[in-house]
Amino acid sequence: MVVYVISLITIIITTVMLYQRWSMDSRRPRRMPRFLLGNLHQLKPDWTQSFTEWSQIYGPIISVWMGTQLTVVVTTSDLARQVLRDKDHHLSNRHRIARMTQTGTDLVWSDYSPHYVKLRKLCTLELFSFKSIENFRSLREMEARSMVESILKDLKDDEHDRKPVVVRKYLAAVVLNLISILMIGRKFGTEEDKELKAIVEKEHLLSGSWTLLDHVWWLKWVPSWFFSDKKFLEHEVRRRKWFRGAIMEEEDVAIEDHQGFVRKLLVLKEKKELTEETVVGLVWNMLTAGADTTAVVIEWAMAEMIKCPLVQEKVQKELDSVIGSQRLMTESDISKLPYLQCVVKEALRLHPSTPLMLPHKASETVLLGGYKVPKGATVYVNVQAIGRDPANWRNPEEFRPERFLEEETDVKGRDFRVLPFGSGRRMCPAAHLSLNLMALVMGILLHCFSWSSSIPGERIDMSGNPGLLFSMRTPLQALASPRAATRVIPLTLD
Ligand code: HEM
Repeated sequence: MVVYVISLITIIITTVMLYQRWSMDSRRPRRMPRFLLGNLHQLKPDWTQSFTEWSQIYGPIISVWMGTQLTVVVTTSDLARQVLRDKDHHLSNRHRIARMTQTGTDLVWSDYSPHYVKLRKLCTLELFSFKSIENFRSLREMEARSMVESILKDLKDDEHDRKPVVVRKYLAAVVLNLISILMIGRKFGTEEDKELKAIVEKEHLLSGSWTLLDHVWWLKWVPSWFFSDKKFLEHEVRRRKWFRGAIMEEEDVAIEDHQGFVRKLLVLKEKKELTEETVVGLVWNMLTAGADTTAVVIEWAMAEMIKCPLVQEKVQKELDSVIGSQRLMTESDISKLPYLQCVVKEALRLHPSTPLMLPHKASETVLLGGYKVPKGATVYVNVQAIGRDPANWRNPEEFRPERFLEEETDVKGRDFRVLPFGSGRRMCPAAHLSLNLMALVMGILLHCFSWSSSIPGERIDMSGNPGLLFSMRTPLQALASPRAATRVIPLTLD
């Protein structure tokens, strides 16, 4: 009898557990209502805004149909931890969104594979290592100095001396120069630079201009002439041509002291079995993933500091006390400037350059927050919403760098409340480098100039441009008043 009762209880418990397991497996993240083209027609141009609004209605994990592609978006630190740490091994492939990224033989768009691991290791050792970065320190400092010279020159050319400057112009130039120095050991020439900017601009347009073909699998059967690939192909040819001229010529140049990444890649090409497509892809990755991402955060930070002059004054006080006015800031000063570092972190919290990071893809079916995410689904982490979540931050919309002084907080992927660079396997490999670049450029701008609104009392447009990259919709214009530190460079202007 006892045996009979024990067996019955065991059967009941097992049945309940199996049912719970089965019902959990079959739960899917709360879905947006599904239509013929999924939810595409409901998406605002700013996807992040749509996802944030939907998550407020449907919960912190939602599934959205981008045409025929199931897309899961998570919006809390806890779920971000599950995606980027606990289930990272099954969620590290990439969903390639535009046709330009389809081959995926580069680093950014490659699936997590032995090829990817090889490229990542190569970049970590040959591009982002302490030694490689240190190699170009003096060139970076010279570039930052040239930026100040060019602002001073524009102010001098301005008869009335009170014309606002377009901040983005200097940021875009300085950051691109800093990255190209790492790539080829020098800046691009004027013509190379002009063509590169035009190509990158076109690339943003093309990758932003998705077509139905990208999202609806059954349209792939429609003949390709119906959805012309011509503009993509023309773009590819133009990019290759620029590449051969501006980059590959490095093959013949032997600059032993300042070996850029391209030269190292060309030397290692045979040994590491790298195709030309991969070499081009890697360099292109760094130019596109590196330059704009860094410049946009500095622009947002400058806008915030014009809105909050007290923060600006506090940074300047720190800069003056550490550096004085007889020299310009260098990278070795950064460690002695804790408040400046907090300003960089606060700008990244409120304005991460890629608010949805880059799209991940599930290589296996996984459970996230108790919901089933099937193999092949695209997964986005809404890091902008997480950085502004009142559950994580007091007065989250306020620009208050002090919060990072009050509490030691990591922004390089260890603290899941602030994830501007992502975390885990696919985390940005240049986090350390870009924190340094941002602190250097921002520090020099604030040490050399006081910044104020172009029209006193005017509200700065703090809205963003939709797209993978979240830049200010209206380029920031501001008045720059030279400070004492600029006196160290006046003669070079004539
Ligand atoms: C403020 C500056 C930057 C921010 C906020 C940023 C942010 C990010 C984010 C969020 C990702 C995707 C992480 C993921 O999908 O999980 C990423 C990937 C990447 N970033 Fe950055 N990034 C910055 C600067 C740079 C710079 C300066 C470079 C290169 C010079 C760079 C190169 C890359 C590359 C190659 C990847 C792809 C990594 C992979 O897929 O494994 N980034 N970055």
